[in-house]
Amino acid sequence: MNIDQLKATITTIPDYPKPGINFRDVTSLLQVPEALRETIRLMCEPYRDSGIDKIVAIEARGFVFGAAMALELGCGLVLARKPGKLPRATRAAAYTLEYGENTLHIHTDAIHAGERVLLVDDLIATGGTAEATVELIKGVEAILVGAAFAVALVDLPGLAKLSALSVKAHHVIEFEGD
Ligand SMILES: O=P(O)(O)OC[C@H]1O[C@H](OP(=O)(O)OP(=O)(O)O)[C@H](O)[C@@H]1O
Ligand SMILES: Nc1ncnc2[nH]cnc12
Repeated sequence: MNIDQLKATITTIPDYPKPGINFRDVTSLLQVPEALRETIRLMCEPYRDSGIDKIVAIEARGFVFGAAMALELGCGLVLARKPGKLPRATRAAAYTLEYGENTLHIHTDAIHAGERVLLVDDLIATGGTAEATVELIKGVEAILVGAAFAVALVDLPGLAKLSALSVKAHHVIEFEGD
């Protein structure tokens, strides 16, 4: 499948979950086996020889892509979760996004100084979620190798936000006009 075919598997829902938001729904991509396989392959491509120790994947849709990539890259998987979900001691960072605000947590023993880490999520929009996760990763002095997304909403400031933080971002599919 080429990129246009992958993009065509993503459904757009206008005014969800709030008026004015064009919601790009990756669940329809996940339903197509070939699209899922090719998206994971392309998300992994820049990192095959990067010696990644751990992927930090963001709840909830980021878990799907992060788990598949961890298997393909042969690295560990760390879950960045919303409040009240992780059972042991955590570090936390707050953020805002297109349609709300929240906090992300990781277990304090999940990543260590000097480990080579890749941030993974399904989609980047304003970049608030990714920025909070960067703070969690850099806060333990791990080496943030990059950030990989299935989808980027390129008219929103997420990619520029990561670039300003000196984080190298990679995405497979992009949408304009959000
Ligand atoms: O770049 P941003 O503006 O921060 O937005 C991107 C985030 O928004 C969505 O998650 P959401 O918070 O809707 O959670 P979900 O995956 O649990 O549905 C998406 O999965 C990203 O994590
Ligand atoms: N427009 C959008 N579509 C899907 N997920 C999102 N997360 C933040 N903005 C989004």
